[in-house]
Amino acid sequence: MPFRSGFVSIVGRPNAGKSTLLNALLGQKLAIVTHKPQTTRTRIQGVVEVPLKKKTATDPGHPAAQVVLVDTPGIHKPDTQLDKRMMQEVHDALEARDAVLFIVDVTHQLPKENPTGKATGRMALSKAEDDFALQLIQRLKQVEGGCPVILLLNKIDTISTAEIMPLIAHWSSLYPFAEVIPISARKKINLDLLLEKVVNILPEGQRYFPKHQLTDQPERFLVAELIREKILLLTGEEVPYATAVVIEKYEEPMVYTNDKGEPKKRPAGAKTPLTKIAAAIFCERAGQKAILIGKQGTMLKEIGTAARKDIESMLGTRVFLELFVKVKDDWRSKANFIEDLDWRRELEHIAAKQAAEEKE
Ligand SMILES: Nc1nc2c(ncn2[C@@H]2O[C@H](COP(=O)(O)OP(=O)(O)OP(=O)(O)O)[C@@H](O)[C@H]2O)c(=O)[nH]1
Repeated sequence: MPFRSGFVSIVGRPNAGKSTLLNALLGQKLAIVTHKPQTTRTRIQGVVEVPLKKKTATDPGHPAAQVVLVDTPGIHKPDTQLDKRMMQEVHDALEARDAVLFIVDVTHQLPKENPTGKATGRMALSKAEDDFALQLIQRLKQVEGGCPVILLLNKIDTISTAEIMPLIAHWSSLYPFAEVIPISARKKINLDLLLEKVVNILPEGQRYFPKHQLTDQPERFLVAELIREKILLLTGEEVPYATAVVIEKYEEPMVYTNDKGEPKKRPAGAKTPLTKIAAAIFCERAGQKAILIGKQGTMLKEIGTAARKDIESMLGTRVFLELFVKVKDDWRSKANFIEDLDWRRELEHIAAKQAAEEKE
């Protein structure tokens, strides 16, 4: 069976479980996850290698494949420039893909219709948000050659089996999904089935990334995300949404080399390598800065300690982490600042700086 490969975008409303699904399929934490909506701000690519499944008398099996999963920000009506940027990330992810996973949260029950045929109250709001998300998917029908969309009913660990059937019927009436699969990203239910369906949809083709590459995202971006995750978890109200993290210094540890300059094992007795990182936490107002720093710096210390532990286990080195809080008035409305936050732009800046230094 020839090898298959392709890009598969995961889209859905905020908090539907997109990042949890990405991490579960990868078997490793790549995207940060919190209970707060709009945690993910940029497209995150994770590379999954699916081994060949041999045909048996009862199972048709499937070829080996490389699935490039693309996690995206939650679909929502844009308010600020930052929201617009986030939605652009969703549109981009829908442009270049071989299949789409449209994920819905089953704890947002069906919009209950009243006799006038209209949903009311919170349900009406929820329905409006679903409609908005579906509109984006509807556009895929016009794509030449079509684009298969798999509907994932997520969080089935929270409802009874009897409640799943009406949800399947409801969603299937709204769009011709290629498949409908009830899953639990958190409890890893039906994820093998999902991968199997995805592999069967993908075109034949070679790997896009080397076999053991987990993502195209540089480590410094993942570090910034881990810091942002701790801010989301430890602060409340508006602060998490008004916060951005920028890595200002990233010094990787010295690599031990042999006579030929090739990397060699750390000599016995040498200390565990140390990565030195300095990061700026941007917020929009002085009051938010005060919250982020906390009484006598306690909050910043708590954020730093929690982030450092996660970064150390991700990098496998000791980490010296310095955090600074800076105010950038109303940054969520400043298109240029938001563009600069993008890690792809950040990489361009670093490359340009290095080129200039080499010239000197
Ligand atoms: N019970 C249950 N909770 C889940 C499941 N999947 C995700 N969650 C929880 O739902 C919340 C949101 O999960 P995320 O993975 O951050 O959701 P997201 O769609 O990436 O969210 P945004 O980045 O805001 O768009 C977290 O608290 C998850 O632990 C699931 O299968 N079952």
